[in-house]
Amino acid sequence: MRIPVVIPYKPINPKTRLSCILTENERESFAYAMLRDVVDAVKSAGCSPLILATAPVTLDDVPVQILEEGLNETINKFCEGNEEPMAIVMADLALADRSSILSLLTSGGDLAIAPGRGGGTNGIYVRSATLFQAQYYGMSYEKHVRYGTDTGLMVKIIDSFRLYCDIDEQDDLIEIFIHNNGYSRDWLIRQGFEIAMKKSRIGVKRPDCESDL
Ligand SMILES: Nc1nc2c(ncn2[C@@H]2O[C@H](COP(=O)(O)OP(=O)(O)OP(=O)(O)O)[C@@H](O)[C@H]2O)c(=O)[nH]1
Ligand SMILES: C[C@H](OP(=O)(O)O)C(=O)O
Repeated sequence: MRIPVVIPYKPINPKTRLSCILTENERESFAYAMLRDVVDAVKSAGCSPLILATAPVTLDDVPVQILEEGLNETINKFCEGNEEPMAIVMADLALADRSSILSLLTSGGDLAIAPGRGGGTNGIYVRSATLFQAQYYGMSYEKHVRYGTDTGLMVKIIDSFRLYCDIDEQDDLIEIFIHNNGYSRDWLIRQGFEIAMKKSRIGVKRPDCESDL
């Protein structure tokens, strides 16, 4: 069976933490480039992507459901009464690839959780969707682990660099240059981004942009 992989996506005014370096139009276009990379990774793992978006979006043949509510409400609505297995993968996992998606799906647990940088949750697999209650935002990783153990599920933690690196802030962009070979990296290059030596480590810079410093 092809496991559905839900990709929550906010196409309007996304990635506000990148406002220091990208305009609103650019953030929308960059978020879409990352979404395309995530969809390709999901398809390459033999799964069926489903975009749960807050507003209309089209991406090839990928089905899209529009739910205007917040992230937790949207996921919970989708999971309600659905006894099939499913996964949730965030649209900003630009480094995701076939094997990292497969690692999420094949842990053997009832609930597999891929933590994200800073306490978030970047990937979820659940044996039966109805068993899951979304608790995104804040320290959502800890909340999801506690929820799983409290409800008696066998929880597996997915140790994956590629699922851990979500792209939220300017300092995350360098990971795309180093580890992504798809739409996201092309997009950054087209906007003039390049690798630069910053104060203590490498990062990215954009010509004439103050926030590089
Ligand atoms: N369907 C849906 N997806 C959401 C919503 N909020 C965020 N997302 C998606 O959830 C994932 C993780 O969210 P964030 O990293 O906070 O992304 P964001 O809200 O665009 O970024 P910030 O404005 O910087 O917080 C991304 O794939 C978003 O597109 C929402 O209200 N509904
Ligand atoms: C949605 C949120 O994303 P973050 O703000 O951690 O990227 C989370 O993972 O709980």
